[in-house]
Amino acid sequence: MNQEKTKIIISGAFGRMGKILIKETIKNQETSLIGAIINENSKKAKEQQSEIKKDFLNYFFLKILKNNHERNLLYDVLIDFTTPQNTINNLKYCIKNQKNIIIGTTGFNEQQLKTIKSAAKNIAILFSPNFSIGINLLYNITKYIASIIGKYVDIEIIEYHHRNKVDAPSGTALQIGKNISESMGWNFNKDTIFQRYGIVGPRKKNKIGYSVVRGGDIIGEHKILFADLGEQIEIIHKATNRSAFARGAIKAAIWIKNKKMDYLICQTYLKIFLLLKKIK
Ligand SMILES: NC(=O)c1ccc[n+]([C@@H]2O[C@H](COP(=O)([O-])OP(=O)(O)OC[C@H]3O[C@@H](n4cnc5c(N)ncnc54)[C@H](O)[C@@H]3O)[C@@H](O)[C@H]2O)c1
Ligand SMILES: O=C(O)C1=N[C@H](C(=O)O)CCC1
Repeated sequence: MNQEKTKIIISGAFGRMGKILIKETIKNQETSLIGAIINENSKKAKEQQSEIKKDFLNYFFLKILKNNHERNLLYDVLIDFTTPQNTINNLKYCIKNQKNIIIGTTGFNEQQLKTIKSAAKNIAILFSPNFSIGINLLYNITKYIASIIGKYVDIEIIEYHHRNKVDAPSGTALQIGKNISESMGWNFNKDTIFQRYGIVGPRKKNKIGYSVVRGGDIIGEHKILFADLGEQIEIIHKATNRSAFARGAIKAAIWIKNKKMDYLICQTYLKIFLLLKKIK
């Protein structure tokens, strides 16, 4: 049966993720790119516009959704890997037009996370800080290990990203920590050690430590250390190309296309991927 293609708009078109999302959307036989949103105020976007347009001549670049209202209603799903405030703005637009959204952006504050959660009563949202399959597998592996030895080991999450990443710790590291805290019955907001400086005294038990490394062009690495007396377990995920995130987000967009409101925000994407695997 000739399934109609999922019509996609990419927000953050000139970003590190946006550029790859555009390429992968065009390449995917099940999707069609019908537009891309750029930040009209960004100097970089203006400089890049002619260069990017050369590659994607057929695709019109929207400045911001609300200024191109009549042309946007054709889309099925908006994919947003931009900034927290921009994502919230796009979310309101999607609610108004009853369009579903894939949120890849990270660095939201508590109020913004509440806004996203309540928006899921109106439209379908798939919100994941990491659309690679490996990390979504790692969520389950680390929860399993913690459920067995979490009570008596020290758990540390170390994340490494490129020099231009503006939020810390990564959304992925926070999600890994949230998953483990919940499975251990700990309080994520209290049972965390985000900073260590000066004489901090001996490490407390049943708390998750976070360390952040920023440098170079590191795409994304997450290491979860389970340290005991006499032995350690390290689970490591390394992203070597942003296409792993882009392909995951596009699969999610295909999946979410006709989902109705009240669709829960999915923090782990693995279930969807396995479901899609069955569809393939
Ligand atoms: N979920 C995942 O799998 C995943 C993977 C990679 C990155 N991310 C997250 O995605 C986000 C973007 O990462 P990046 O490396 O592409 O960043 P980036 O800074 O390269 O790209 C962000 C883009 O958003 C654009 N933007 C900002 N405000 C805008 C607006 N009002 N309208 C339209 N565009 C606007 C910027 O101009 C920029 O081009 C970050 O939060 C990052 O943590 C998530
Ligand atoms: O490049 C980034 O920024 C990434 N951010 C995600 C996060 O914050 O978890 C992970 C993928 C890369």
